[in-house]
Amino acid sequence: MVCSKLRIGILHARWNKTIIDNLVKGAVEKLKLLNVSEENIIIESVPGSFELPFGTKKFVDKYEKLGKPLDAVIPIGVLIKGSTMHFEYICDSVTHQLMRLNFDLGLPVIFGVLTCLTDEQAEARAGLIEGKMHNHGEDWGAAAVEMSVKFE
Ligand SMILES: O=c1[nH]c(NC[C@H](O)[C@H](O)[C@H](O)CO)c([N+](=O)[O-])c(=O)[nH]1
Repeated sequence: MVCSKLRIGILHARWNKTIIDNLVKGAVEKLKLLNVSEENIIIESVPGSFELPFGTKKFVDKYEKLGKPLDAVIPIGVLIKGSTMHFEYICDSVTHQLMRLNFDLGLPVIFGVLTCLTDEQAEARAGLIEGKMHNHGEDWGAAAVEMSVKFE
């Protein structure tokens, strides 16, 4: 399939907005660099990372029903450890459920969730700290395109 025909969904959580916004920007820019047309990059949001698995299923089903099926979806979230075990429970459950959705939905569900111990770790992985790491959103955009066309 030609990349320009791909329809890629991005579903992002709204916690840690500055970091999220840069991750989404990185994914969108990479998708466009790989010739995915802007009107075929569909962006929606959910309250937090815990809502990503169920939100992803609803998102995919919505566009299926509209007759505009997605070729891949990139759930994006930023989880940063606090002083309780909340972080661990959300990271573990969200990771497992997003992995499962690849098989349940039969389309690539890219793991776009940062699970960080500090704000700085998350900022670095969103390309927000000069000279430290790169914007992981770019990797997720590239993975979405590759997995949409691979094995076709
Ligand atoms: O996306 C996040 N959601 C977070 N919590 C909200 C959670 O994802 C749900 O939206 C909420 O529990 C309601 O279901 C976070 N923390 O609690 O730290 C976080 O760091 N990141």
